[in-house]
Order: sequence, then C-alpha cells, then structure tokens
Amino acid sequence: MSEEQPTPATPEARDEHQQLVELVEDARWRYYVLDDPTLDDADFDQRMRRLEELEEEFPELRTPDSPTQKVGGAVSTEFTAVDHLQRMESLDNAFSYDELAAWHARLGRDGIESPDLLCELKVDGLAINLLYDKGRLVRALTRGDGRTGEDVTPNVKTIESVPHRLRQSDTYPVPDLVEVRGEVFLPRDAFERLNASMVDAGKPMFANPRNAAAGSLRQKDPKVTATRALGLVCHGIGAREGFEPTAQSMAYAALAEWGLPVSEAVKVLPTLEKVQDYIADAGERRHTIVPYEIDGVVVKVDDVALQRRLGSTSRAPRWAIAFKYPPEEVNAELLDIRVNVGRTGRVTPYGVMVPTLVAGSTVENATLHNAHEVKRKDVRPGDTVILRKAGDVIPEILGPVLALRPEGLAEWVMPTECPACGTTLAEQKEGDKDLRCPNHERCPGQVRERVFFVAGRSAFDIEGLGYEAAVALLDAEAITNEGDLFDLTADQLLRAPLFTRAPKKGEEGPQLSANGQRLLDNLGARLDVPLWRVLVALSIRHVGPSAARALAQEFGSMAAIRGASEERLAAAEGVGPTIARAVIEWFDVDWHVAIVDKWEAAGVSMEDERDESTPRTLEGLTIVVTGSLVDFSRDSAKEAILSRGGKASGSVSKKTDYVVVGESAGSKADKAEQLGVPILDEAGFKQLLADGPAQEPSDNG
Ligand SMILES: NC(=O)c1ccc[n+]([C@@H]2O[C@H](COP(=O)([O-])OP(=O)(O)OC[C@H]3O[C@@H](n4cnc5c(N)ncnc54)[C@H](O)[C@@H]3O)[C@@H](O)[C@H]2O)c1
Ligand SMILES: [Zn+2]
Repeated sequence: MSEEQPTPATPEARDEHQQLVELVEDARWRYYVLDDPTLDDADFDQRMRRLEELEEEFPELRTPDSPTQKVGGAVSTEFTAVDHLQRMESLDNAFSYDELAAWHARLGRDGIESPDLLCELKVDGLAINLLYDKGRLVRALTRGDGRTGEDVTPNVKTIESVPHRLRQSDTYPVPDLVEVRGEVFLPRDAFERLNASMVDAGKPMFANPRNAAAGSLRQKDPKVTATRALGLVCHGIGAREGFEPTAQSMAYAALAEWGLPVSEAVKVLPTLEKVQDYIADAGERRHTIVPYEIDGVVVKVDDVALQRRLGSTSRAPRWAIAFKYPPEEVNAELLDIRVNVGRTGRVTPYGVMVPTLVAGSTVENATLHNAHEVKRKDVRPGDTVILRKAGDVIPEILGPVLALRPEGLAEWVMPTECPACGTTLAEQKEGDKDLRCPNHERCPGQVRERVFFVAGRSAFDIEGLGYEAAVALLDAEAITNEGDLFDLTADQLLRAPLFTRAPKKGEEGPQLSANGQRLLDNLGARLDVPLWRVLVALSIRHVGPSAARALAQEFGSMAAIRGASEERLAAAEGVGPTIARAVIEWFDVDWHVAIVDKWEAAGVSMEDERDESTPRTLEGLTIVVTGSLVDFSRDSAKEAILSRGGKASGSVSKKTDYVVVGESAGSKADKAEQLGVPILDEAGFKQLLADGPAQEPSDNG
C-alpha cells in the first residue's frame, strides 16, 4: 500500500493563499511598523485563520516564510536593529472555551495531566524585552520579528515603572544577566486624553490603546515618549544566567522582589474549570479590573520543566494560549450621516453603517451627538470608521480610518432645517452646541417622540404603545398629539391599520384587532398613575422622575403645582430655582396647558391620594437623617417622614427639629450638637414616627 500523499494545491487555493499572504503582510507592516492599522483585529485574525486552514489542507503552501510561521512585526529603519538573546514568541489564540479545552486536551496527549495553570490578563499593549546586566538596565528592544528588535532603550527609560537598576533581594539574588519580557501599555484615561489632543490638533487619532502605546514608545525623540504616561507589566523572562526559576509564578515573585511591575491579577489554578471561571470573571470586569485595556487572558503551564518539554512551534510556545475576548473595536462602513429630532426638539446627527458585529451584538446606528462632534472627529459618509462598543456603553464612532478614505470624499454638512418639518433650526441659547427645531407644538418628529415618551417606562408606562404604535396612531390621524391619547376611541383607532383586522362573515368594514382592543384597555388602566408619572410625561425641561417625585410629594396635585409661585416652587425640597423656572415657563405655553386639561377631562388622575392610614405624627416638623440606619434606607427614611406630614431636609440648621443619627454619621451630627438640636438614634426615630414628639420640641430659634 502506498503512503498517503498530501493533496497538491489547486490553482484556486494557491491564488487565494498568495493574496492572503500579501494582505496579511501589508496589515502587519501597518500595524507593527506604522502603528496605523487599516484592518481591524477580528478581520486580521480571521484571515490568519483562513491561511492556517489552507495550509492544513495543502501542506505544500506552508513554506517557512508564510506569515503563519513567523512572529508578526519588523524593524523600522528609524531604530537600530539588535538581536534578542533568546527569541521572543507570539501566542496561539483561543476564541472559545472549546478551543481552550482543545489546547488543554493536547497537553494531556503529550502526557501532561492536569498541570497547574497560571492565568493572567492579556494586556493590550506592545511587547518589550528588557536586558538587565548585573542588575543594570542596558537595553530595551521591541519584539520586532522575534529574533531582532528595535532598540528603544532611551524611550523605555522614560517609563516611570521601569527600574534602571534592580533591587537586591535575599530570596532571589539579582542574577548576572536576565531578559525580562513585558507589555508596555497606555492607561485608558491617558489614551483618551491623548486621542482627544490628537483630534484637537487635527492629527489622526490612534485606533486603540495598543497602537497609541506603540506610537508613543516608538518615537524618535524620547522626550515625547516621556510625556505619554506609559506603564509596564512583566509577563515572562528570556535568557538568564544565575537564575533558574522552577515555575513561571516563581519567576514573577523574583521580578517583583527586584522592583519590576508584576500584575496582582496573576493566579495559579489547578483545573480548567477554575481557569474558565477566571476568564469569565475577568471578562465581566474587563473595563474595571485594571486601569488599562485587556483583550483576553493568557493561560500558561506554570511548571518550567513542563514548559521545556512542550517547547514551541515556529512562532508560539505550546505551553501557553491566549484566550481572546470578542473585539470591542471594529471597522465599519459609514453609509450616511442622518439627523434625528428628539422629544425636546434637539436635532442629533447619527451614523448609519453597514450592520456590523461588535462585542457580540450587531450595530447599525451610532449617535454622533452634534455637528461639532462630527466636525471634530471628521467623519464623512463613505468613510471606514472605527466603531467601538464597550460593555453596556452605547456604541460609539471613534473616528475615520484615514488611510482608507476615498479620494475627494466630501465633508458632511449639518442641515439648517428640521428634517421632520422644515423649520429653520436654531440654538436654544447662544453658544449651545445643540441645534433645535423650534416648532415644538407641531413638528411631527417631536410629536412622535413625545407620544412614545408619554407611554414609556418612566412616564405612564402603557403596554402596547411603543414606537411603531405611536407612529401608526399619528400617521392615521387617530390622534394629533399626546393630548388626545386618553380619549382615544375605538372609532378613531379604526383609522390605524396597525390596530385593525379584516372583517369576518357578517361584520362590516375593518374591525378592531385584539391589539387595538388591548391598547384601549391599557390606556384606560393607566388613568390612575401617581402624579409624578403624569409630571414626567409632560416633558418639562429638567423634570425627570426625581424632580417629579419631589414636586408631587410637596404639592400633591397638578392644580397646586400650577398655582404655585416660582418662589414657592423653588423652596420645595428637591426642586430648586432651575426646575422652578422650567415649570413656570412650561405652564406659560397655551398648548402645554391644553394637554394637561385634555388629560384631566379624559379622566387622568391629577392628584395623589394621601394615605389616611398613616397617622400624621410629624406635621410641621423638619427632620434630618444622617449616617446609615439598620431598618431604613436613605429613601425609606425620607418616605416615612414625608408620609407622616414631616419635612425631610438634607442640612442641619436652627430650623431643624430633630437630627436622626445613624452609623458613621459625619459633620451633620456635630452641627446638631453645636446648635443644640435634639438628636435621636434609630430607636428614638421609630418612636417619633409612631407617636410624634413627646412634648413640644425645644425652641432653638
Ligand atoms: N489589525 C491589524 O491589521 C493587525 C495586524 C497584525 C496583528 N494584529 C493583531 O495582533 C495580533 C497578533 O499579534 P501578536 O503576534 O502580538 O499576538 P497576540 O497579541 O495575539 O499575543 C502575543 C502577545 O501578547 C502579549 N501579551 C500580553 N499580555 C501577555 C501576558 N500576560 N503574557 C504573555 N504575553 C502577553 C505579548 O506581547 C505577546 O507577544 C492579532 O491577533 C491581531 O489581533 C492586527
Ligand atoms: Zn421640526
């Protein structure tokens, strides 16, 4: 029987391979040498995977100079090229727990059963090799192609956490010679500051902290590097003389003793399950666990003898693997920039992109906030942009990939007229960054947003009245604005196709659908919401749920609020002059008042029922609660005071009747003492709530 021959590569495979090689090499050059990538990492990784696949199928394509066989990177002519004493390697990747388990299983096949696994964060920076000769830092090299790096010694010496001399240690005497490997990074806040200043200076921004760190380190002038707040985390050693650690973790202990920065997040774990927990936990805390970006977790066999036994492929050790989190920054095609009119008339530009997967979800739109922001970032329809989605934060367009901008791409211009009604846009007050459509009453864009908002969670919370329904009601002219909502009739609703169904036998004309009936029922069921919800629904500036609660608490009814003077409003607990002004101005507009009147006529409750079951033991008393109580939260203590007719205040003055002092109370307790205001503990507070003051509170006035 003849031995199985590898399949010869087809011409198509050969072509595809060749194209991928060129593309990957170009990408690596832009990424490592120019610090200005044009592909995103996920895209790059995918193409590398495809290369691997092709070479797996047709082994003849796997030549020694294939990108799969080389550590990415090169040496720029700007720096002196110097060889590493020991080769610097890359890492193989796992993009799922399955791939991680496959790596672990391979260890088992090599006869290494359940080794201790050292886990650490994968720092999104650039690799550096520090050579310490008799404890003195004599050279710092970038990784380069793994054999030869760029000499960046003067630049690295400007990094604060890099010791120029190692500290002596009794446990681990400083060796004759050691290569220390680590990652140079730019902390997140420094990255944001740097990018903002780049954008302000009209220079292209860095795509991510890694590129920013690389760009900052690889400066011709070390003085520039010195301004960039770079940091270092050590994650390995290379050549060494007079130092033979038996475990990776032991090497880290020695590095720490010598005064080198080692991460506190490093953990040695006994099982793969524990490793997965570590990965999941670090993933959840990805943006808070350390003050710099991480893009995964590196898992290493801890035992150095086992590391030796496993050895390396042409580009990466077999004893380590990088588990990578989903990318949070990807390139996206910006198709258009459109504007949207909000509930208060604010006109906001937003980017429309080809649907793009980022951090596990597909994103199509991302806000650009205002025209200044578009200009500052200089994004234009037709650009490739860097789209970022980090954790729960809303997706953000960071800026364009300038190297990919088509020739002659026109700048975007903010419209001067409202896209919904054509009214000329204006600043609300001079110097505002936002433009608004002043046609608040009739602008269909604003009306639509308001109707949607009235039904929303923080207002009336009407089920079945979402955006689509709001549009349907307005388009069919079943309502003209939010004022009509609560006297919507079945007849009117029949005009909106979304809420009707075809007639059955014996019925005439379209009939209300089940959804239509449900909407009417739901509207009816929400006539009796607490007053604060009605207030929120009015879209008064500055009156969100907490201001609305404060108003409702103080005044109890819409009529009382409408009748109150500006001074009276401003004096209310939790209200203040800005909100008071906004309320007065709002009720000054006729069509606003008409909405309230229509709602009231339709049966919307305009006052809160006082709960008569609670005795009004605190009528006329002002009480301050400070410190933490056992049986009350801050809110529930306040609620208990208010519901008994008392006033809950935040600051102690001569007018205060009682100060309730809980655990770790601060200056308010002292002040009470100074002013001679009666002080109560929690038990005293409970008694006060139940029985009211035992005798007349002492007069401090
Ligand atoms: N966008 C592009 O065009 C482009 C081009 C080239 C490379 N890349 C990106 O770079 C990756 C390949 O780069 P790479 O070869 O540097 O591999 P890598 O970044 O996937 O992993 C290897 C490197 O991780 C670093 N590292 C960080 N924390 C570490 C830790 N705790 N322990 C050990 N090492 C740690 C080391 O410097 C090591 O060299 C690609 O997967 C891709 O994401 C992108
Ligand atoms: Zn408008």
